[in-house]
Amino acid sequence: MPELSPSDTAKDAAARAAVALVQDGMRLGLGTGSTAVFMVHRLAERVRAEGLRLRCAATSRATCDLAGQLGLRIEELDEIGWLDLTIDGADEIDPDLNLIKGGGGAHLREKITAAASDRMVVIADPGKVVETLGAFHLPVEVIPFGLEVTRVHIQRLLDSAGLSQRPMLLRQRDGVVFRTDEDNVILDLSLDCIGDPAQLARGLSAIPGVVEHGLFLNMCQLALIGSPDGSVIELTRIEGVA
Ligand SMILES: O=C[C@H](O)[C@H](O)[C@H](O)COP(=O)(O)O
Repeated sequence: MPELSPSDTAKDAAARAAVALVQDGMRLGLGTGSTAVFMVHRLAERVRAEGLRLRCAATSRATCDLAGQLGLRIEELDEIGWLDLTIDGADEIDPDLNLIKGGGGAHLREKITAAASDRMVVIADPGKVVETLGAFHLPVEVIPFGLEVTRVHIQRLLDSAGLSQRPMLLRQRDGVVFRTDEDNVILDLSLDCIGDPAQLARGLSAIPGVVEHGLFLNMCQLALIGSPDGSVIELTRIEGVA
């Protein structure tokens, strides 16, 4: 393997630690993003070396494709039904292990998968750990029909919460509007600081046209934070604490 950058070494360390939690016979959810890519590689290595029998569901087409290339068999989530563990990356992690996800546009399938798992473990480099969520833009997946009306609803919600004066951006990739795996679009909200994530999550979920937002609240039980020196710190959440 070519020499890794400090950031990639941190991601790989977190990925290895998460994959070490995997046991023979487990039903797994495989996350999406650059950190999850390391996890899928390390998982495939373990499967090859140890002959682990796993059932895996992917949170995106990209992860499905990568896993297939590495010899991991991917099934539909509904074929498996329920998962023991989902391992995924995150864009921000606060001290209660609340998350912002969706930087890669996969948060809808990621949230469905995590919600169908006994346990969600997040893997990340130290740059993802924050005191308060919101410096990273908050992705909101929206149905293209009535997009401008949905945008007005979101802006009213943000205004009433005193949250943002900056325009929300319709996500583009390579100069064209980004489409998710479900063929929806994404509005990225620039909020700086989300004082009450639960209230914002409720408000966004109540807007017709919003499919899913990137706030993952009370879903993650363990975060494994890798460091450029290869060490890993475990952050845990006490159940019942918002
Ligand atoms: O939509 C993408 C996912 O939520 C990713 O898990 C998240 O954006 C973190 O990605 P990365 O590991 O590339 O920072």
